[in-house]
Amino acid sequence: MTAARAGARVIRHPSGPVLASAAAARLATKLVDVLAERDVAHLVLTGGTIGIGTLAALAQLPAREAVDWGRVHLWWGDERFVPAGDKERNETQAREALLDGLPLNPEFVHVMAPSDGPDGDDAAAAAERYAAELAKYAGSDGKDAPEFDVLLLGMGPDGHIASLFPDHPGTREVAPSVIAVHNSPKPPPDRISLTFRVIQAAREVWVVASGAEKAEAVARALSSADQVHTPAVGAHGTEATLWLVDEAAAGLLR
Ligand SMILES: O=C(O)[C@H](O)[C@@H](O)[C@H](O)[C@H](O)COP(=O)(O)O
Repeated sequence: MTAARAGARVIRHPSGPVLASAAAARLATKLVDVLAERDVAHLVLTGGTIGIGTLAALAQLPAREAVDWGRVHLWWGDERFVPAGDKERNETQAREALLDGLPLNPEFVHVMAPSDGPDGDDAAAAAERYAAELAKYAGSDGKDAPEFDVLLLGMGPDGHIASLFPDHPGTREVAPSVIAVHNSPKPPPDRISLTFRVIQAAREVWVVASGAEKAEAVARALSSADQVHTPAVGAHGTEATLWLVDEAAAGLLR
């Protein structure tokens, strides 16, 4: 059975800084709402300028204190496969932008292994390790990952999301939940990424895109059906799909 696909809602913002601030406020409110209904929330973070910018904006938002962070599981949609603490790691940037200032439960911060971690430089083994971690927190009904409440994604000018790049092998992977990525066109070359199947099983997928250099990919992602050539086509959730963009990134939309 294919997961239902929620139609995309595009929400435009006047600028990148306003987009980051508004996305942060939206995220804080969403987490409060989820935690009012469920024991825990599952949030997937992304790397990238506006993705990290949203976390930095949340760090400045008094409303962040309305979130019971001890009940929030944090995951990553992708990670650069570099040593622990490397400034290139999405985890490092997220910790510096926001996480180190939050009262998180360390056991609920699920990082993708670094290239000097338990699997050494074996990215495939590190991907399998993350797949096992996802499965550990999956619901009952045979799924292999938790039903994420919000899955954040940035998008590259080429239309990539997470570390799923146009026409790359990872865009055709359907069985695994997590894959190793090599020869990434965006440095560094070695990465770990969730696959489309796991991304698309999230309740809500939020794509945040800022800047004129994203306008062509935004327009293509919202009008194409080919997630192999334009991976952002595959950014959709089962209950909601939000495109949170600034006017520059929305420049080619009607
Ligand atoms: O590890 C990464 O690089 C990100 O997860 C990647 O998917 C990023 O979100 C996009 O490339 C957008 O990045 P920018 O916002 O910096 O263009």
